[in-house]
Amino acid sequence: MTTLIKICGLSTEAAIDAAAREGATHIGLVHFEKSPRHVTLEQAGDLRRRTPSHVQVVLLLVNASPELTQRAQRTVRPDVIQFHGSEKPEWLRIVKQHMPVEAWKALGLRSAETLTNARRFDGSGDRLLFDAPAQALPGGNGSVVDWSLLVGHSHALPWGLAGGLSPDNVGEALAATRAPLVDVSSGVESAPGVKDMDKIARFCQAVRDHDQYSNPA
Ligand SMILES: O=C(O)c1ccccc1N[C@@H]1O[C@H](COP(=O)(O)O)[C@@H](O)[C@H]1O
Repeated sequence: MTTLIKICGLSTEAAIDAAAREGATHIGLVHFEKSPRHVTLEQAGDLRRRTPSHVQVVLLLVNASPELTQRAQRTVRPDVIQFHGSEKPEWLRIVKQHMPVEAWKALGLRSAETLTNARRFDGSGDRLLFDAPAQALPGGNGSVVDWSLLVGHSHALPWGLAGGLSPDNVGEALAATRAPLVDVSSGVESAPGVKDMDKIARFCQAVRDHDQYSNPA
């Protein structure tokens, strides 16, 4: 087992190829019109087909209607849907009953209370992603999470760390939190929505350099 790496907000074939080549285990496609990383469902389907089969495809939706969620699943065929709005545990349970996907829930980590409240997703979500609290956008803002809240926390579900990660701080974040998955978007960009292949490579290398599983203390 190694630390899982999700590179999110990809919108070109070159970025998909770079993420796969550099060792990403997951790539993320954002279907949310307000985002600079938004891709249409048709574009997401094309990028999904471009992705090598050993890399999992995560489709990010924000408070999507049941109709849109179903259309998105049918068009893109993602391995995972990441719910990045105020979706409830019941909704994740319904999605999983009807669609062959994992359901991940992103939560804005504000205080220790967020971790207590996260328990409501036990039995409905497949993974929780702890991100910085929502700002103008619900995510993808590059704001760093308060990692200290996660130190020593015992997680009931598989989880991941998102929010303001970059090639320069992901090592510190892994050392502090021992996160099994790290998720990055704006930290590997040269401008909002424009992925930087060199930063993707440096991010993946930094994760490997600090991998708690392959580099035990
Ligand atoms: O990336 C976006 O534009 C986005 C829009 C709406 C919701 C979530 C979004 N991104 C996700 O937010 C986290 C953290 O991103 P960052 O590394 O701080 O930029 C990550 O899961 C992104 O996929």
